Amino acid sequence: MQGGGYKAWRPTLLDSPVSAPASPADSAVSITTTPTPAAPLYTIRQTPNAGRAVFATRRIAANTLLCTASDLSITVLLRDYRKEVCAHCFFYDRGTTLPLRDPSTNLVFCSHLCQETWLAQAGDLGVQAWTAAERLSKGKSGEQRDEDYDMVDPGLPRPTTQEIAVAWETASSVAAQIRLARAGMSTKSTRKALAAVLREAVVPDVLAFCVSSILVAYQSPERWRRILDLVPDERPYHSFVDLVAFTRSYLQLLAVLPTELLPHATPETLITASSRDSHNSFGIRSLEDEGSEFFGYGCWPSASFFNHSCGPNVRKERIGREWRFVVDRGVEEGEELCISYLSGEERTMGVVGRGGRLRGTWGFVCACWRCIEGE
Ligand SMILES: C[S@@+](CC[C@H](N)C(=O)[O-])C[C@H]1O[C@@H](n2cnc3c(N)ncnc32)[C@H](O)[C@@H]1O
Repeated sequence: MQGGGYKAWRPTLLDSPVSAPASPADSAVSITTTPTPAAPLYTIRQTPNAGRAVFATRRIAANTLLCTASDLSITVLLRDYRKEVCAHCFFYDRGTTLPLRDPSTNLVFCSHLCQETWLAQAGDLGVQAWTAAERLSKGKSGEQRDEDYDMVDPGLPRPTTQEIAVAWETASSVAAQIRLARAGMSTKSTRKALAAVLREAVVPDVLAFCVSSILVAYQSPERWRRILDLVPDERPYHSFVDLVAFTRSYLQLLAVLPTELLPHATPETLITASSRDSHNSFGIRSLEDEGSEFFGYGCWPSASFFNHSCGPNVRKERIGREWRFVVDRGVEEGEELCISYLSGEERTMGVVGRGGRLRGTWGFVCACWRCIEGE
């Protein structure tokens, strides 16, 4: 399945396929060797024209494991794959429905271990939040989807920062009514506001992004701080339809989330999450068929400091819920350590094609050695 709709055309870091876990159970085993960004083999420094980047602090032999990123924070498993992909380790078995389904969240798991780990990490409040989102997406008359959202043309202009500010400001007055209703101050107008947002169509993948962001902000101030540290994209919404899907999801969640989460369900949380997710998240793809299935995406802040190079010296492998970064060829002390954002296509594309792709999709002029040399 080629997963239509949200994110099918959204740029993520590291979209390419990766090595398969030996078994679902293997992929659920958590490896706890995540280095801090200042681990001994590398350091993070400012560059003149490509922001921060990762540099080798010593000579490193080919095939050395540089680091493992296990700090998955905001994540979305696309609704189209929810019956086929393990919500914890992202195991996928060529489209077969996985055996263990959690009845309230409707998520599936490949093993009891994955299910228990997911439930423990989500906590009671997390489960309540995902259950509320699932009810919204499912609706009274079956699947509630905004078909217009799925059909949107990815080439549409992006909203400007001012247009983004206006859209969120407009949502805020409705939000105030809904918050009053949730606080027990029920009047005709607060009840009307709440009922109206619940009648609107749902964009399940945007809703999931918002739930995940609110939960990270609420449950893990340290992870949230690391998200804040990522380079922001001031115009993260792909179109007006996308922007409206976010403001509407915000209002819908205000109407249904557990009240403990409402202080974190704010425009500030959601704008921050979108601005950091854009250009910093990693695509989560199938491990076979050259990664043809795009299940979703996630943000691993510790892995977001690698810049792109059209001649990368680091490769990555997804093992379940983690990314491993391996030095592809021997590098010298002081050399920049880069991955490819082009899923290997840089090998066959010329300098003009690569430059156009990186500018168009990522919005930067590539400062890698190959582009500078015009190779
Ligand atoms: C995932 S972040 C990489 C870390 C980032 N440089 C930082 O300061 O946090 C991706 C962003 O880094 C910059 N970047 C990455 N590779 C680049 C390159 N080859 N040339 C210029 N800018 C690059 C772009 O701004 C891109 O949107």
